[in-house]
Formats: sequence, structure tokens, C-alpha cells
Amino acid sequence: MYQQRLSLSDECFVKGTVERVIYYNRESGYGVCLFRVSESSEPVETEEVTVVGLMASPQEGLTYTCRGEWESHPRYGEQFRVKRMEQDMPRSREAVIKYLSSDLFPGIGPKTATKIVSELGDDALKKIVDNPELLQGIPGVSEEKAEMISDTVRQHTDFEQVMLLLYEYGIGSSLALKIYNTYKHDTLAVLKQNPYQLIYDIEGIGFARADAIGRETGIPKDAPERKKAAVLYVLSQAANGDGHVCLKMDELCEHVSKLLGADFDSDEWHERLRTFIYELDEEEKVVLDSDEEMVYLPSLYYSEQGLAKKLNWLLMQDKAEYPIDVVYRVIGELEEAFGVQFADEQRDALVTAACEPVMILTGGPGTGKTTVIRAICHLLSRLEEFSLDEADYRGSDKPYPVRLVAPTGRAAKRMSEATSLPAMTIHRLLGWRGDFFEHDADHPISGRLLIVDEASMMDMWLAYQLVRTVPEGMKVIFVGDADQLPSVGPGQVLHHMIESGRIPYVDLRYIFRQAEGSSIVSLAHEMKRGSLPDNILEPTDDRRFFPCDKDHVAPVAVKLVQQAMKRGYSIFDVQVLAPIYRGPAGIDLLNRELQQAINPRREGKRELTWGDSVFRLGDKVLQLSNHPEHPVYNGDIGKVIALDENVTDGICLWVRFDQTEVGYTRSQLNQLSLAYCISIHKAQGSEFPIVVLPVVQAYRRMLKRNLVYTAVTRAKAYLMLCGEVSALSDGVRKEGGFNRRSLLKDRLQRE
Ligand SMILES: Nc1ncnc2c1ncn2[C@@H]1O[C@H](COP(=O)(O)OP(=O)(O)OP(=O)(O)O)[C@@H](O)[C@H]1O
Repeated sequence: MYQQRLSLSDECFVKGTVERVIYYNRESGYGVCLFRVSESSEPVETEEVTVVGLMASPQEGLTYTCRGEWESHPRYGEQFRVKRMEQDMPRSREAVIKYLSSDLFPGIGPKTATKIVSELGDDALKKIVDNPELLQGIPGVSEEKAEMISDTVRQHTDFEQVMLLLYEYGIGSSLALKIYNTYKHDTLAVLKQNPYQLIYDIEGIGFARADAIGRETGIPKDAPERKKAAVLYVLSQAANGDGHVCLKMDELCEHVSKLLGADFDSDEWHERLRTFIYELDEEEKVVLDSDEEMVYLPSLYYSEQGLAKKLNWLLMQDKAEYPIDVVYRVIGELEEAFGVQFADEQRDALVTAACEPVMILTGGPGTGKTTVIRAICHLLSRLEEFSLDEADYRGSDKPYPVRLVAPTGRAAKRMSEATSLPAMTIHRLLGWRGDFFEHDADHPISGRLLIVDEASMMDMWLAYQLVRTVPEGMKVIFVGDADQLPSVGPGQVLHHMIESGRIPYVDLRYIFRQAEGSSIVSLAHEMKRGSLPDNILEPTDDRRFFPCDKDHVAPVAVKLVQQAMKRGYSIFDVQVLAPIYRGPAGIDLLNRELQQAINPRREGKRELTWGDSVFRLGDKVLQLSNHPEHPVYNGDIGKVIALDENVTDGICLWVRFDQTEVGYTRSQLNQLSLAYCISIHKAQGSEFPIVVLPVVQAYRRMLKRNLVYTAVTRAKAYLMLCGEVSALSDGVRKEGGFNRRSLLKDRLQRE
């Protein structure tokens, strides 16, 4: 099609007029246009070229310069993928007339457009921007239309200016469009007056980028908005990156002065920053806990304080006073019904659960936590004579008395299967509506008993949202494995609740599953002690170690998955887990290689390209955030069951999850990724029959005891380790560190 291909670099350009806008999505900025090319960096055979990618409101008849690269689409052939598209303001008489009669100016046809140009000349557009009143008096142009024309022309030139400026600041089209769509006509003003505002409003803009704009626009280095942005940025990075709920004042000043630059690194400046932070506290932009000199983002302060207050209030509720012999008698009945004999600590847990208004139950894998959860529900149902049969509550206004919840969909599903009782995610219980919860302190949840499994995954925000909805008379039980990774979000809620010593606590230590012969469970418990079994390289019935270096992780992982599938396991039974995304043993590459091996491109097989990803029919995919409309949650895994790459404006891909099928539009595809390999963090709360776990020194920075422990405990039936034993043993030795800053423990003890 093309005579010659000179270069595939970003420097390629095509310049021409939009013949036809085939598709344009205003929300995402994604478009497909047919261009008549007048000039290009490389010769083209036909004048008509398809240009695809992010662009700003392309208009038929207007001229643009597109920079990007040529690509060869399997279905549509050669096309130009645009990275930056700039409109050339029309200059010739014909072009200006065509522009003014385009869809951008409703009610203006070629006749009126011609009149305007005849009246004002070929530079009519410039005149309209400088002097809008010139339009008045032109026949056929009412006052209203004159206003509309000058507004639109101005907006358009504004837009071009803004986009050019943002490109100059090194901001790509996608972010630039996001910025423009957020501030519209005020964009230039925001960029000039307070570019730091971008950090709060635009996801993807951090302090460094905003500051680069600030430097260009000449904002003084010690301007209050610059210092304020640095303080808030350090606090939010500490929360979202390192999990700190708050920072010590000194620590904060040190980080902030580093961010502000070398000029701020002095004792005098630290003192001035301290005073500045006190001022931000007065303005309620941050909250200072004066007792401890800790500084918080307001939402985290109120969550931590609210959580502690509500827990303390719950702890003051009356204990249930069942005669102890009755409790023991019912426990005995349950042993008979379940066909087990509870261990002493399990019995302790049951008695505590029966009597205390709040309790914590912890234990490693196979220690019987789920067994105890089920027993607690039945114990209470017998003591208080309520039914656990859902049918008894259908059609009545009596609420179901037991609420079993977990932070992820998969954990909730497992809980429900293991207890034969209804369970759901915390988000579902609280009525998540995309940006708010239906239940809050004024709209409490109902029931007699709330049990939260996988409680180590709850961050400070979620723990507060949940606990604040608990009504008087509802018993709360947190269950978890305290040695697992802490929550992805800020806080170490379970750990600090335990450390406070305020909440009745039972730790299950006897390992039942080990007794049943699981060497995965014994490996996990050995890891908890910071060591590995001597026979780690020897295969057992349920685990095996395959030595390899980082460059062989991908082929080894592919082979292990294929072997498992040959033995009859489905790809959904086998999960590859890794701690980092980049590099030769990273999640991104593993996903690509696994997809290529397990679900390769095939003639006639449907696929859809989205950014750097390709989704194919049958792919295993991961939901990356809680879906606002469907009961599908961050960490849920599903299968692509239908897709249509031709659908640009509507649902283009369907995924089947356990309980539901969900359709995605193109702009929602950022909620999905391939799931052949997922991060260990995303796997928290899930279990898989077979886990393939690469562990190599290339992961060194991430390898800590709680991370490896969490990964290993995801395997239910078989664990395939691959990589370097030294990396595994180094990782196991390194304590995960329970040093997230938070005053939850102190508040629980204090209030
Ligand atoms: N008192 C008991 N006597 C005999 N077996 C028990 C007892 N308690 C639990 N088990 C058995 O031990 C195994 C592990 O129990 P359970 O699944 O409740 O543990 P868990 O802590 O929830 O484990 P995980 O977190 O790994 O799922 C199960 O097979 C269960 O039936």
C-alpha cells in the first residue's frame, strides 16, 4: 500500500484534512478518522489514510498535523496511530468558510459563513477572537449566534494553545485531554496560576510534573501553594505507597524539604515548614494530633479516630451472660453435628465469641479458622434460638441475623462455600454505589452477628466505613492471618487492633491440615519462623522446586502451567503469582508469554487491542477495581466470553465471572488486565488449587517474609516454586516490617 517505509519512529507525521470522522468518543478522546493527506514524512501511495488514537474533537473539513507512527492492523491494514494531533487554524478563504459552516457552529451554513468572511476578510477568525463585536451587524448573524461563534472560536484556539503548552511540558495526549476535560476554558488559568491543583484533580499528575509547570510559569519556590502541594503529596504518597496513616512531624518536614529542593534543606527551613504545617492544620487541610505530633490527611485522621471510637463503644456493650454450662453443652452438640472434637483453643474462641461483643480470631493456614466461623454461627443460633435458614426470612421484614463478609469476592465465595451460609463482600454489604456507600452511621446495617474474614486486608478507610455501620447489639468478630501482607491501602488495622490488647483475642496455633499431611502448610509455618525446611529442593506430594535463573522464569512457568493443563486442570485452577510487573520475570512479560502459549492468536479468533494489551476470546482476565454497577470486585478473575473489535461506542467485550457476566465499553477496559499471572498483592484473599511461584533475586527489593508467606498460602493442593533458593531463603529471613505509622493502637488504649 505504501511505496516506502522510511521510519517507524515518533517523528513520523501526516498532515491533511479530515474527510470523515468514522468514530469519536468524547469521553475517552479515542477517534478513527479518514484523512486526505497533503504532506507527510514519508511517501504514501494513496491520499486517503486512516488515523486512529487519542485526539481532540476532530472536525471534518479541518486540517491537522498528526505525529505518531505507522502500524499494521491485522484487520484494517496500514494506519497511522496518532500520538499528538494539532489543528492548523484555517487560513485560506475556502478553509475558513468550511470551518465556520462545520458542525462546530450549529445554525451557521455556508451562506452565512461566506458572508462573515466577505465582511471580515480571510483573517476573520483572528478578528473574531480579538474583537467579537465585529460579528454584530453581519446579516444573518443574530446577537445569540455572534456570541456562540466567538465563544466556539475562542474555545478552539484556547484548546489548541492548551494542548500545545501541555505537550511542551512533556504531558502526553491522554493526560493532556484529561486535564482539558477537567478544567475546560479555565485550563490556561489553572496552569498559570496554580498548576499544583493538577495533583489533586488529575490522576497521573504527581508533584514533579506539576512543579515542572510551576517552574516554567515562574511560581516562586517558596510560594504557599507549592509548599502546600508538597506537604499533601508527601502525605498521600506515604499513605498510598507505604501504607502510613500519618507521618511524624519531623519525618514529614524532612521529606517535604527534600521534595522542595536543596534550598529548603536547613534547620531554619525545617522550622519554617513546621510553622507552615501548623497553618495548614488551622485551615483543616491536614490534621495534627498534637499529643503525638503526627500529621494526617483529614480523611485518614477521621477514619482512624472514628474507628477507635466506635470500637471502644462496641467494647463497652454488655457481655452476653449465658450460663457457661449451657455454652459448653451446645459446643458439645456442635462437635457431634460436625463430627469433630474442637481443640482447646478453638473452644476458647467459641466461648469468647458467645460472650464478648467484639473479638479477634487469628491463625495460620489449616488451623481451623473457617471451622470456628461456622461453629460460631451455629452456636449463637442455638443460644439465641434464631434460624440460619435463609428461607425463614424470605418475605418477612426480619433481617437475616448473621452477616459474613470478606474484603474480596473470592474470599467471600470461599467463606460461603465453607460455612454453607450466605457471605458477601464488605462493599456489597455496605451498598457500594461507585462513589459512596448506602450504609453509614445514620443508616446502619442489620443483624445480630458480623464476621469479617481476611481482616488483614482491610485498610483504615474500609475498616472505618464498615465498623461505623454496626448497630447497637451486633456482635463483631474479625478473623484473619496476622502474618500475611498488610492491606494494600493505608493502615495495619488488624495488627494494631491486636497490639492494643483491648480486644479479646484468640490465636489458633494447632495446625490440623499439617496433621492431614500437607507439606505446603508445614512450609508456610516454617516460613513464619523465618526459615525454610532442609528438604526444600526435594519434591513432596504437594510441592516441588524447579531451579532456574530470572531469564528462564517465563519458559519454566509456561511449561509448568501447560503440564498442569495436560493433567486435566483448567487454566483457572493454575495461578502464576509474581511480585513485580516489569523485567524478564515480571508479571507483564509472564502474562504475554502465557497468553501466547495458552491462548495464541489464531486465524478467525477474535481479539481486541487496547493500549499495550491484546484481549482474546477465552482469555483469563482480572478485574482491577470494584465495579460500580455489578457485584464484581477488585481481584476477581473471569473469562472473556465475547468480544467485538468493531464496536467502538458501546459494549465491546464480555467477561464471565463466577456469579455474573459483565460487559465493558472501550473506556472501561482499563478495569481489566490479563490474569495468567497476577501480583501476590492482588491474590490476597484468594486460593487456587495450583500455584506457580517464581522467586528470583531480581525480585529482591520486594521479597519479604509476609509476601512469600502470603504467596505460598494461596496454594491449596499443589505448589510449584521456580527460581533461586537463595532468593527464597533471603526473602523468608527478611521481616516484612510492621512499621506502618498509625495511632490506632494508642487511640484504642487512650479513649
Ligand atoms: N477440631 C478439629 N478436628 C479435626 N479437624 C479439624 C478441626 N478443626 C479443623 N479441622 C480440619 O482442618 C482443616 C483446616 O480447617 P479450616 O479450613 O477450618 O482452617 P483455616 O484456618 O480456615 O484454613 P485456611 O485458612 O487454610 O483455609 C479442615 O480440613 C478442617 O476440617
